[in-house]
Amino acid sequence: MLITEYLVNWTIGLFSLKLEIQERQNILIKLVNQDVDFFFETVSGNILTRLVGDTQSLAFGVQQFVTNIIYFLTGCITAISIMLLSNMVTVALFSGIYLFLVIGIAFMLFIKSRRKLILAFDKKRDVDEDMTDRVSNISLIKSSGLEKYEIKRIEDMNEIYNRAGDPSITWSSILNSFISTSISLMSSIYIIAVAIIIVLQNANQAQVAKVSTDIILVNILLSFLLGAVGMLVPTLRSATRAQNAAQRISELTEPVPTIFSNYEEAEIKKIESITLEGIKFAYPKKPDKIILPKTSITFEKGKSYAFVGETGSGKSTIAKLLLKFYEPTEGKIMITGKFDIGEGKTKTESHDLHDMNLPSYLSRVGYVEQEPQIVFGDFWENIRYAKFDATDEEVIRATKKANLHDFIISLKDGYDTILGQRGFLLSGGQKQRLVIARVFLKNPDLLILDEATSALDNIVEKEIQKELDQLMQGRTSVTIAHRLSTIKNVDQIIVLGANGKGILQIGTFEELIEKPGRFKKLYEAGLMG
Ligand SMILES: Nc1ncnc2c1ncn2[C@@H]1O[C@H](COP(=O)(O)OP(=O)(O)OP(=O)(O)O)[C@@H](O)[C@H]1O
Repeated sequence: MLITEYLVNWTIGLFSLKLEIQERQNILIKLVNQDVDFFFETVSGNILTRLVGDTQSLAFGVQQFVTNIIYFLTGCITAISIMLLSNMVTVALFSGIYLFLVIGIAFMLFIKSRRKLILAFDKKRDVDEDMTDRVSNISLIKSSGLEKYEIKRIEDMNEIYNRAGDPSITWSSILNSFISTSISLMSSIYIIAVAIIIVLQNANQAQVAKVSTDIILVNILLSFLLGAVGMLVPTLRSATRAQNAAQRISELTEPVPTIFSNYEEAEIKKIESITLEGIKFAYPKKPDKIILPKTSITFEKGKSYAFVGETGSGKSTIAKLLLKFYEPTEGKIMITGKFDIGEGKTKTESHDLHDMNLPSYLSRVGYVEQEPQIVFGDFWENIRYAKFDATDEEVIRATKKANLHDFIISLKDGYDTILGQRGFLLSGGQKQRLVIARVFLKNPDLLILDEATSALDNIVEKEIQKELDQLMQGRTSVTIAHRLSTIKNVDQIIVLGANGKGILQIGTFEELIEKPGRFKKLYEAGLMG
């Protein structure tokens, strides 16, 4: 008995662990393949609680459900079988029918309480999601001195969860009391029925003695049944918990991505030029708001380009299209370069980015954005993110070019220093230098600088700009710019108009500053200072 119980628990425990790991893996695979747009819509706290909390709830719910249902079924079957084997057919039949009725009523009561239970689960997740989000924005809370406000907010949310939890507990208690009272009643009904029969049949002493022994056995078996039926409420509760978690997980895994990596396509070994061929763009969530009207432009090999324009004119959207975070609503982005044709040979061809082998293309693209992305890990790990097989010497060469090496070796643990979440240890300029070192290591053909220095102060910006200029040498570069200092020397400045007007002007800085037009206005208004 003990061994069987151990084996049952062990098997179910192992199964639920595997289920939890598999679900996490499944969510993570779906998430990394998901369109970027999906993450703009879904708050990170939401994703994290589903990834961690809901997978755990699902596994725990399934584990509890399976364990409880096994105990419930074995309890009922054993008790009724013993009754049948002891020739208590009437008692078994009566118990069976009675049980059936009790379970039926209990089930109906449960259906009524199920909604309350789900509401309580949902409120709990709301609190979890909110807390995860707030903790990840702790510097905002600290810098605003809003600790008390946040504590009060969470208390209020917990109060809502508490209120949502109350009815579900009330219903569970009603259900539990109903089940235990009903089963206890069974033995009283049995004793009363036997007493009536004895009196009516005027039973002799031997018959009364036999019935008394039967009553003891029946009572034992009924208490067995009570134990088994007592598992019903936790069983149904676990099933609801698992189902609720599964449904929430499916909200993360069901959306179908629209951007594909095309792993099977030929790899690009070198990017030469990029042409936006009559592209038109509106964000999928706002298809009526045209961000870029029909736009055509070629970024030639080794030349530098800068997009300028008012806020919301679509500058960063260009960067997102070049990274294939989004695809043009109309038109194509044609990439010309050397494509792998097998046996170590390449051929110069032009391919639509839509159909290209995306990882091979992105491995030739360097991206520096305003908010540097730092992963939890040491400097080695962070810089090697651009090239996993880079030697220590290559990494050090890259950090020297990015002017970060001296700072790193001044730290107690040097390159082994663990960078906290999002690089809390580093200053804005140091974080940006780390990203620049990454790009030096990657040695890309196309460089996309999306307001790379706009979060930095003027002095740091000037220093970083030197590294960025060095990085741009000999590569095709597309800069999304706010300040004049970053674009004065580029080959072509492209001026975008607000409200989906698209390209208004193209020229060098000297050309544009002479002509009346949008750029001159931006310059004179001090917007490109
Ligand atoms: N994911 C999105 N879904 C819907 N609309 C978006 C999305 N991202 C940006 N937009 C909208 O697209 C327009 C262009 O945004 P974009 O970031 O390209 O402008 P920008 O010129 O780079 O502005 P800024 O100089 O302020 O960074 C804006 O009106 C913005 O609100």
